[in-house]
Amino acid sequence: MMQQINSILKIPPRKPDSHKGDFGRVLVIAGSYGMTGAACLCSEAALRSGAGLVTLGIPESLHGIVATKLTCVMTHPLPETHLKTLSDMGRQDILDFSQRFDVVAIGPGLSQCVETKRLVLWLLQNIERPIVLDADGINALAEDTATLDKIKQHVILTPHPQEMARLLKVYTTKEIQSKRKEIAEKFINSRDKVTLVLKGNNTIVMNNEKYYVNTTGNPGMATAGSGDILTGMIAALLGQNFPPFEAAQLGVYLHGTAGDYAKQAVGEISMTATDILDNLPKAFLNHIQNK
Ligand SMILES: NC(=O)C1=CN([C@@H]2O[C@H](COP(=O)(O)OP(=O)(O)OC[C@H]3O[C@@H](n4cnc5c(N)ncnc54)[C@H](O)[C@@H]3O)[C@@H](O)[C@H]2O)[C@@H](O)CC1
Ligand SMILES: Nc1ncnc2c1ncn2[C@@H]1O[C@H](COP(=O)(O)OP(=O)(O)O)[C@@H](O)[C@H]1O
Repeated sequence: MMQQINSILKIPPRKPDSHKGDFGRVLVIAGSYGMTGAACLCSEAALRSGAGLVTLGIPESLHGIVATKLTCVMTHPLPETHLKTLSDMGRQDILDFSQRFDVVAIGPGLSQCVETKRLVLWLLQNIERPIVLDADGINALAEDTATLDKIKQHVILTPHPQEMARLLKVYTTKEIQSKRKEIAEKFINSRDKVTLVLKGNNTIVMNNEKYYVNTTGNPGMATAGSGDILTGMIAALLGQNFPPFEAAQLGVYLHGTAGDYAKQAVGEISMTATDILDNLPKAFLNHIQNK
């Protein structure tokens, strides 16, 4: 019987002698022509969520654009296809580079280019780090879900209902929305290397033992790039040594809290993903242990 979790871990205050190596190195593999924003939002959210160091791997011709937009995030240009999406030629480079990191986030804005999907499937089977997989990373996984059984460490999947439908193939988005917990449970089944974050109103976080139903957040968060921020947050929390379920749960809760602060500031209609990003500090400030 699966246990419902209602309590949320607090974030411990930092020890005075901490250094950036204590808070995790996050590698973000994201972006393609037309979707540099997703890559920037995800990596900035990881830094704002406490990661000690964040590096964004991006198709090489887009490197100048993201380097101009990002100041605190480092950038790593990678081989690209003629469509300016990540090329499979970069697989070994990404694998070698990933050894320097604690966590790898894959997916925001990667596109559904066939070669890029092939790259993602290979990375999922070969990266020896915990992975957060979102957006087009999930669309790639939908091409071959058996890849989930070949994951080396752990993967946190963060599908919205349509991505979940693509993964499962047998349900429509509407069916998924009508029996979210039941379908999540079926998907997790006995997979012990997978944590699922089924997004939307009342996001469900689930592994093979327990689940959490989130109550923070609001419809203002139904805006482009909102999910890309969540991916970066969860990756950062994983890098700060929260176990996968707790990192996902905390990320979802604080993402919603930041969205609720953004609603107070700008309302639901005008809210953009950058408003959520701007409110991450407030969400984290109010969630430190012993506060
Ligand atoms: N600035 C940027 O560069 C942005 C890039 N993005 C990237 O764009 C790519 C495509 O992602 P999209 O998610 O836009 O496209 P998808 O085609 O995957 O899904 C969008 C559709 O999913 C359905 N959906 C989502 N949440 C739902 C819910 N709670 N209930 C019912 N239906 C729901 C809706 O029909 C919605 O139109 C991804 O790689 C993503 O990371 C987007 O995140 C937007 C911002
Ligand atoms: N009505 C809502 N209530 C609470 N949270 C929401 C609502 N609509 C969207 N969200 C949250 O906003 C985020 C949207 O993510 P996603 O659909 O991946 O968008 P994008 O692809 O544009 O980044 C998810 O975390 C989702 O849970």
